[in-house]
Amino acid sequence: MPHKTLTLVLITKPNEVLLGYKKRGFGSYKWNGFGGKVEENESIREAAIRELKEESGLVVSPNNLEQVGIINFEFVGDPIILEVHVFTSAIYDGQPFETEEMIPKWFKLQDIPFHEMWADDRLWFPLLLSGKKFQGYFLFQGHDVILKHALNIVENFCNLATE
Ligand SMILES: CNc1ncnc2c1ncn2[C@@H]1O[C@H](COP(=O)(O)OP(=O)(O)OP(=O)(O)O)[C@@H](O)[C@H]1O
Repeated sequence: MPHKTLTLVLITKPNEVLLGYKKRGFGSYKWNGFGGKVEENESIREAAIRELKEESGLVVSPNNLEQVGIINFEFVGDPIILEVHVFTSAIYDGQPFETEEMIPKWFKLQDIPFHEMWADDRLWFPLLLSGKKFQGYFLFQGHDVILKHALNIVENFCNLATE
């Protein structure tokens, strides 16, 4: 199956998480972390940092970006698997500002708007917020219905391409 590698960064404070409201493109009108496609000639971590900067204005150094998850998404009728590499950081420079793609907003952990997010998020966010590492697979029908999923807490990622 062909893969497309993407990044997703969640910036955290002790009781809050920064989400962006996507104004256009894939996942538009949903709240999500910041991220996008890994380009040729860049590592996944470099892409995560670049996309975070482009979409929120925040700058994170590679050392402060912790990989916490890998999730594969399949959509019925689409042969391309999206391989999303999820990172967190509690250390960043700058203040988030609205960009062409995203409107950033801090959410208290008890107020995360799961009803306006990808359906998978409510399953793995609790793992991320409790400091667990995880690997998952979700099969979507359309953009709202999960037909099948698997989600496991892991110690390390069994994927050689995590750096
Ligand atoms: C299906 N369930 C899902 N659950 C949670 N997050 C999901 C997701 N599916 C994709 N994502 C994330 O959504 C962003 C899309 O990025 P996307 O706009 O396609 O990338 P990029 O900015 O490179 O695109 P353009 O430059 O506009 O083409 C990217 O962070 C990716 O990790």
